[in-house]
Amino acid sequence: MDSDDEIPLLVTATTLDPVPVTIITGYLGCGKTTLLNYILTEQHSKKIAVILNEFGEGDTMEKSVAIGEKGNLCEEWLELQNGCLCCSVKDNGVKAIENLMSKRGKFDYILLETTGLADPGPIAKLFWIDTELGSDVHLDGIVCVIDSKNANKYLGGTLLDESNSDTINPSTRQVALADIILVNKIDLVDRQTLDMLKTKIRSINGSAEIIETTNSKVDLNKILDLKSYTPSNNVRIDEMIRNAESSDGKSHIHQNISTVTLEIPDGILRKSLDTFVCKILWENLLKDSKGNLSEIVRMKGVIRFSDGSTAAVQSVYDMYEFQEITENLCEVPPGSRIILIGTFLDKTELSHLLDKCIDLRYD
Ligand SMILES: Nc1nc2c(ncn2[C@@H]2O[C@H](COP(=O)(O)OP(=O)(O)OP(=O)(O)O)[C@@H](O)[C@H]2O)c(=O)[nH]1
Repeated sequence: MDSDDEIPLLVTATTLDPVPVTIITGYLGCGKTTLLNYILTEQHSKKIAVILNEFGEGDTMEKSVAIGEKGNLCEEWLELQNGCLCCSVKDNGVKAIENLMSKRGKFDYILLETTGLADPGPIAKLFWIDTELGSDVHLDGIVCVIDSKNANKYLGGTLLDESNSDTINPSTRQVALADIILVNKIDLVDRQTLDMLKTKIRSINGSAEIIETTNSKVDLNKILDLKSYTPSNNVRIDEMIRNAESSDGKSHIHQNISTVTLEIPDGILRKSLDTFVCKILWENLLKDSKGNLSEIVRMKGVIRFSDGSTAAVQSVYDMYEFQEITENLCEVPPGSRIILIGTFLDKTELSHLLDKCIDLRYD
């Protein structure tokens, strides 16, 4: 049957605003599918398309599901020729979305569930800024689900990568990149275990909001329409800064992945900050005091520049962006700061580098 015939009820006029994409990530068996099902069942005002990234026997399929306001569920399969979304993200990811976009008007929100071992970073970059996709879609946020019964075994540990202790394992990357973290399966652990796990999570990602769940049940307003990559979302900026301040520099796990907040002098020149950001993201020169090479996984911040403008700065790995903040400026917390999540972050070294860039000792 023609897939267009399958979902006629969903063909209603929708805005051509960019479609938000929420990435749902988390280690194997943590409750991602449970969360998807919960969203699709509980949420009735949006028409949601779902992309599942599933490993099969030698091939991978992207499954797109559209759901209507009245709970009419229809499915279609978008077959991909080779590889999984995270491995050949550019070709397959773009193709999956282009396929979806040809059906625009039938959905107004996209949920993308990654496999348990996927690094959500490349996928996030694809959705965040992609010229081929134009303004059709925009990244709304990354939600990471954690299995509170088992997470301590792999989170921050080397279980998955014994050969290279400097590499962050996939589950830790997923936590580091998340905007919201659902600590799921709390029915299976006691309060002490839960609190220890939350401390560990907070030490990796100081800025994300952490929410405890059972069967991935969560207030959907907490995970959809986050606008995490939109500078005008000042409430989230405020929350993010407060969370980060409470966990600054605390890292309890051996890879030394942590969150560091750097205060930036108000009125910094754009050029100075740009130089600093390029140095830490692109030049691979940043080290901690013991000589370990730092890796910045995620950066977020608000900067007040010398010309009186204010901008939100964000990065996912090496991709970064400054976005002017023009609205509700009074709600943006005073001062300028950036929050860095990564490995071997040394606040003193970072401050020295920033000072050099401010003194224009670097061009
Ligand atoms: N006890 C308990 N079980 C849960 C909870 N959430 C999910 N489960 C169960 O955990 C199992 C795995 O859940 P899924 O939602 O399939 O997990 P997933 O992350 O999609 O798994 P993969 O696709 O294998 O990575 C299922 O049997 C769920 O019913 C919870 O909060 N408590």
